Amino acid sequence: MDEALVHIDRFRMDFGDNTVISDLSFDVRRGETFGFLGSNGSGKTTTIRALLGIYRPTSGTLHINGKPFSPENGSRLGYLPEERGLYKKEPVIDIMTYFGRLKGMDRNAAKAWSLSYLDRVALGDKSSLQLDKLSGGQQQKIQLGVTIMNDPELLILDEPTKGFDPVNRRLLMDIIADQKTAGATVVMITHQMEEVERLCDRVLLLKNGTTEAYGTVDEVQNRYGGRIVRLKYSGRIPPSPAYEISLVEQNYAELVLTTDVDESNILRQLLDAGVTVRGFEVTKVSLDDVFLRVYGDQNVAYQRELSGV
Ligand SMILES: Nc1ncnc2c1ncn2[C@@H]1O[C@H](COP(=O)(O)OP(=O)(O)OP(=O)(O)O)[C@@H](O)[C@H]1O
Repeated sequence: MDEALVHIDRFRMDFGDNTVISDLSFDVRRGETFGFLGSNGSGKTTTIRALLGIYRPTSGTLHINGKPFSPENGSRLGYLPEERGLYKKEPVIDIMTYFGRLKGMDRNAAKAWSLSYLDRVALGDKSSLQLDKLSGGQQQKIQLGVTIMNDPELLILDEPTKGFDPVNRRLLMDIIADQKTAGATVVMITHQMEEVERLCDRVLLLKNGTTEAYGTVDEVQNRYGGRIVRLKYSGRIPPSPAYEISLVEQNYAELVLTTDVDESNILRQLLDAGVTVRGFEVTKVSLDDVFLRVYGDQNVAYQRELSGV
């Protein structure tokens, strides 16, 4: 059985002379939560729009369930687009019930589901208010609710927690995790790496129109160095084959260790070079670190130049 629910092969997307995606291939497996990551403007939303038939690809194959997406075969799709927007002048419960009906639920089931969702997201007292009387974050909760109604088989979420405070972000992540537990395949675009670490099974990092890294979160972390030294120091850090300097500020630096190096040797090397070490902590590389390494090259080069490393 083909376990890929989403299959993208040699996708290219040009807008006039501007090639946004040059060559992109990946699969999203049934039941997994997939993080589709990249810096601003790298082409994530464009890829999703091409997958959903909103944009016509310049070339390549973009399939859901073995065929190009069309609304007729996509009733079990839940898509939270980057640009939010629902009918703002209607009461919340009417909007939600309406969408439930569109997704094939009967009116009573749609209404009951909506009321229980509103309770869960602490909006139980807002059900009869007009949507535009809710705050921006509250409106986003309604839009996520509408997206996950009727248990979609495939959920595509474009920055689902954008603009949420930490408590509500946690709540939304719990809701997404529940969808995953219920069997949904989830594709998530996010800039929040702690969300990726918590929710995603596999990730793809998009850079310069193609794949920079693709695999499980662990595989990607290991590819960019499994361990990192967070160093509080003064002096000049010597270059060494035992590490790569990924970040350097006034009195703080991060050194990504070559995989099998003994960290006590690094400390010795620094001390021998006359570096004053005030803090030396070895941790596993976080996805945030990976993201900074992949997309922060210009900034790092600039910082290095500043501190003469
Ligand atoms: N319809 C369009 N016409 C011309 N250019 C477009 C169009 N849609 C997207 N682009 C360009 O494609 C590039 C990628 O945009 P996209 O929205 O896919 O990025 P993204 O990775 O989702 O970014 P972000 O993280 O900032 O949301 C941008 O340079 C954008 O200007």
